[in-house]
Amino acid sequence: MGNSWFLGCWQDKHRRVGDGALVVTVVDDKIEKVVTIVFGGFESIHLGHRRLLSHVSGVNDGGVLTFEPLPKEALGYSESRVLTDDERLCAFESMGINQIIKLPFEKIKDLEPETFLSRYLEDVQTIVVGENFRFGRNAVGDISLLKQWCQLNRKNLIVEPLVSVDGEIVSTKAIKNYIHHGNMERAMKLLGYPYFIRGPRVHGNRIGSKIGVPTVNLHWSKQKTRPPYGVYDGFLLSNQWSGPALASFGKAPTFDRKDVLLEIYVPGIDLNIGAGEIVLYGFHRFVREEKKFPDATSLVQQIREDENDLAKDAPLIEAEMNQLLLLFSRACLLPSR
Ligand SMILES: Cc1cc2nc3c(=O)[nH]c(=O)nc-3n(C[C@H](O)[C@H](O)[C@H](O)COP(=O)(O)O)c2cc1C
Ligand SMILES: Nc1ncnc2c1ncn2[C@@H]1O[C@H](COP(=O)(O)OP(=O)(O)OP(=O)(O)O)[C@@H](O)[C@H]1O
Repeated sequence: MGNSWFLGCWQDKHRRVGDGALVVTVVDDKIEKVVTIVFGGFESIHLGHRRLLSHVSGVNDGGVLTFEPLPKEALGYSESRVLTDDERLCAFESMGINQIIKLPFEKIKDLEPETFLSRYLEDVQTIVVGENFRFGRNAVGDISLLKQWCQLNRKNLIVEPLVSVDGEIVSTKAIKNYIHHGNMERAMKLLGYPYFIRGPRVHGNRIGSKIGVPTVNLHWSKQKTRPPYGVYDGFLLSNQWSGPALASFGKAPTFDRKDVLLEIYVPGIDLNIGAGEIVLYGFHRFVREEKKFPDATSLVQQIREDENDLAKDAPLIEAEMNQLLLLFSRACLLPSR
């Protein structure tokens, strides 16, 4: 897949993405040429979403019907995402999905459920949703209404039972809550892959190399759900080097820094990653809170202890990194400029 993948793929009404496998279409009328659709928001592509999406994975005339923006964003309930639009596309494409159809939320938000179905889904043959799916004006449309309409209109309806983990129903809302509270292990369990952030490398105050802790820094994108300030272990994925890494998220109070950064540190390696190059950090676990140390020596002493935590977790972290790369294509996550 080439770099063109990222270049404004949502701008046009019909757009072929990357090498041509995934086509993104924005519709405000009847959906054509797609026989099976999986319907919903799909912000995080969690374990429940994956069960639904398997119905159209590798299916030529199958597609995903989703919204732009997501209803919860348009209605002001949600400001950040687990996956950005680009990252969702990476996941869809990696799953072998051919078509993404986006409904402009503004155009459909006031439609009665039956009006919506007749206007948009007249030509679709099979509809796949989860048990808790709701749609139409004020989300008044539910599964029983959808069943009735499908019977009347000779459509095939597949309603998937809700996927749970340890008795908890998997949902994007729950995942975000875990991330906000630094419970990255639980977020990973519900997602089926580690939570991550990607972005271009930026420079910090260049103190790190002087104190023996050289870091690769990222600004926290406002689009992504924010974990608490603190030190994490996890992994760095880059085009230069990939593997277990520590990360410090916050303002480095020891040095009274003003900027909030995610600083990624690989013990024993000073990485030669150029400014602007895209890197990814995958979170395994919250290790400790960020502290204000009396001097650089005591900070470095603490970081040496953090390195021991990283070494202990390294085998699990490697496995999680590989899990991510099974579900999201590497070339898509890390485009070379
Ligand atoms: C593993 C790790 C843990 C860190 N923990 C703290 C901390 O507890 N308190 C703090 O003030 N800074 C902490 N930092 C941030 C360092 O202060 C920072 O990397 C250093 O000031 C270099 O910053 P620079 O990239 O802006 O030059 C940590 C950095 C790393 C890599
Ligand atoms: N745990 C689950 N198991 C199976 N299907 C699910 C699950 N959660 C959601 N779905 C289905 O996936 C589709 C997309 O749902 P949606 O994106 O609204 O899910 P969500 O993750 O519950 O989001 P949020 O928590 O923000 O409401 C819908 O058809 C929905 O019914």
